[in-house]
Amino acid sequence: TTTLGFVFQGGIIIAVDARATMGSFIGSNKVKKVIEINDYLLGTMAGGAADCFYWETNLARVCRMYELKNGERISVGGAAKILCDMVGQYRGYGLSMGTMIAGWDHKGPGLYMVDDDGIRLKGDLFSVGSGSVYAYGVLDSHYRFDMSLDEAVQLGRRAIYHAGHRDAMSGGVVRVYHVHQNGWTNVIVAEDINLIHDIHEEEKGMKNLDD
Ligand SMILES: CC1=C(C(=O)N[C@H](C)C(=O)N[C@@H](Cc2c[nH]c3ccccc23)C(=O)N[C@@H](Cc2ccccc2)C(=O)[C@H](C)CO)Cc2ccccc21
Repeated sequence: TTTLGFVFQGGIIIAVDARATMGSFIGSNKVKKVIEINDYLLGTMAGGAADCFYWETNLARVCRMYELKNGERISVGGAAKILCDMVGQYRGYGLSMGTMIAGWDHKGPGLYMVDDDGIRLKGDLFSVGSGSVYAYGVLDSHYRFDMSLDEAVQLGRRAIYHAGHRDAMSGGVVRVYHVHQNGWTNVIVAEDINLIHDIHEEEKGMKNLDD
């Protein structure tokens, strides 16, 4: 799996691959690794599929209860803390969950990483999953806070493409979401990584430069 998220001047970009594996067997190349918690909150999934799906679905339920009880949406940090505390009760039980919580609240854009060790980290750029090493290579080389929306979407797409190209446990399709003041938008719904030629052509072009 390769999942990534970064904050930029236009909000937050979340990008993920879609491969599910069982050892060296590919269970699926089109799973959804982004859960739409509500219109302003997204969660990403890496690690045990069942663990991620169960706990993040549970988080969505708790966030809805919070809204009904308090008459206002929960903050991004609040949602991340609830998830962190929930899985923290099972530390050492063998849960495997590496997730990011991304959203927009009264304080603006918020991006948190939460994992099964009980880590809850606020940040501007994360990549989680077996392909994160490749994604970080692309992101650290090209990330700028003042990117335009299109540049940011293309950077997320490119990072997932390269991870899907090199990491055997990542692949399938690319999904890109944009989190902004009015909630989230699914900018790239399911682009097949194996059919992406523009990035490949560009790379080939650079190789010709070396020849
Ligand atoms: C075939 C299939 C699934 C599947 O293959 N599940 C296996 C058992 C699973 O959990 N695979 C993990 C890897 C894994 C297997 N056993 C584990 C025990 C502990 C920790 C991880 C694992 C995986 O693909 N995880 C994805 C993340 C993921 C996959 C599917 C849905 C959400 C998140 C990922 O992180 C990369 C592929 C690297 O592992 C899950 C799923 C959801 C919806 C539709 C189809 C499927």
